Amino acid sequence: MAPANTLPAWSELQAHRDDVAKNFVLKEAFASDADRFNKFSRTFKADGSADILFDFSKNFLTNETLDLLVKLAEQAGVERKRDAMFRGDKINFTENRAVYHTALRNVGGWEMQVEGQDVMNGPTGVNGVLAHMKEFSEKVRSGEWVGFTGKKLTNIINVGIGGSDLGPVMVTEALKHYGAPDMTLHFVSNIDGTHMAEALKASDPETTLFLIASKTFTTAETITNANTAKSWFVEKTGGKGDVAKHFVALSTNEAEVTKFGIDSANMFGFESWVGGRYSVWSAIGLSVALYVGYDNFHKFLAGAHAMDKHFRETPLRENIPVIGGLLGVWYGDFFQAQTRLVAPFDQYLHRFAAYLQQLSMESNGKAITSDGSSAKYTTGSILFGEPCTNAQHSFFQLVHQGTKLIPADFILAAKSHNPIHDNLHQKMLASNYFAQAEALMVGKTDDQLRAEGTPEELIPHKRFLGNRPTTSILVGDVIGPAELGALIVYYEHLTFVEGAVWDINSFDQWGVELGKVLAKKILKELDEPGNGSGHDASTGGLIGAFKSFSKI
Ligand SMILES: O=P(O)(O)OC[C@H]1O[C@H](O)[C@H](O)[C@@H](O)[C@@H]1O
Repeated sequence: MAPANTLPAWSELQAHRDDVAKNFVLKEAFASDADRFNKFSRTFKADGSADILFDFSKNFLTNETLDLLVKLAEQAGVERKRDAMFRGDKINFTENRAVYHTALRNVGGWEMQVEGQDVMNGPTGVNGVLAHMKEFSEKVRSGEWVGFTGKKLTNIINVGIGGSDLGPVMVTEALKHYGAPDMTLHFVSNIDGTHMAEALKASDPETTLFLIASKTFTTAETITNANTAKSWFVEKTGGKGDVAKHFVALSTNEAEVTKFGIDSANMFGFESWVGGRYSVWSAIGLSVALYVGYDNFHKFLAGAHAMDKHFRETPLRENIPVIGGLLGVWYGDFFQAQTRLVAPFDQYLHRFAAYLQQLSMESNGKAITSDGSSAKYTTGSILFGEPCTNAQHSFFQLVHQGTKLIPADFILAAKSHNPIHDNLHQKMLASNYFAQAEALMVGKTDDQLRAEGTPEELIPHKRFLGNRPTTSILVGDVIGPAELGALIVYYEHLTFVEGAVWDINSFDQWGVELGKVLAKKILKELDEPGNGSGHDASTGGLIGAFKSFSKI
């Protein structure tokens, strides 16, 4: 594949960018085109999900921009790459793997195969695992599956990190409204003993179920945490506790699961073609099914599948994740935007940005293109975010008046799960959602400030330049399982589109390896005399200081 900057549409976009940067002012674009909102917004419609309105009109977009961006997508082979993904081709070319998380939520009955094998049916197929998850989650929720003293398991501890943690945490938080009221969830990810210690402190072994979630089942943090949990369980139960009733594994690695001491009958499997950051739809989502019930988990998969269908079948110009991804390229490569802000106006989505950080930054934080050469352009942006209105009272100062261009996504549900105080809270939340995007766009001029009586010396400080782009996402009801599924998949495919244009492999993560290897070496050195070997003076000095401070 040709590097993105050698595609003809790239140069056309560069010339167009100069024009836009000089002449395009968002508020003027609205003033001169009454139809702009309709032209640049798209509504996602699907059975079983509320409509979701994606308003792209407050972006640096004209008809010509969109035409050129679509042309770029065509020339970069976005459709071809998308079809290859859905066909089960090994598009993760550095690991020689298919990228097939879309099969996990294939509730629409598409035929899906990898290497000529049906991945939906058969002994290790997706449908079988889903049936196992349904049966198990229903038994635990109803109290049919009990602990070693016959008590219902109401305290769930998910032990996992990265994709085996962030998805389950985010989704269970987002769907708290649907959660079993008698169930407490803990997510232990950090190797910092504090994380496990605090979870165990709050747990009773008789009612605790451990989900050991690890695709590889070799991740140091997870295996260490899982062993600590097992020792605690055995010790607290005086050896009488039945590990088989209290520990299950969510993994692709049956050999390691068995070695750990979990019966393979209590293992929920998935395949190597599921990337960690795309695994919440797989057995890794068991905590979600346990907490919100399997029917809701199924709705979550169905909402996701509906967005897959939209992405797979909709022409580029109308395709919502395609537009989102192309805007990422537009701002990153043509306006030097380094970041992307995602701010949900929704407290239940308080871990959404953390989840998207792994999705986006682990996928597209790459500098090497498909032929092994360095990309001559900017790739993955730095994604950050917090729920609003909190974020407004924290870092939004920089978004409004700082020197950087920060394209922002704002997400709101039209209806709240908690319309307390006569829905006043929801109306205030919504008014902020509208106001922030409007303020970022229209800004405040010196004349307006003067008219308000602002002293002359304060005018530069109080000036808002405006013309800052936002995408507003409005869910047409509450955010339920289906709507959440669709929202996540919007970002998954947006990330895919960016990576496809940049000609990078969005599905490996070699960049996390080096630190892991060094940590393993240093761990040994902490038990040996001296400051370790082969380190620079700073690292060696720090190791020495740590040893003397902690008296190792
Ligand atoms: O699920 P696991 O195999 O334990 O992996 C957990 C996580 O660790 C790795 O370091 C990767 O960077 C992540 O993509 C992955 O989700």
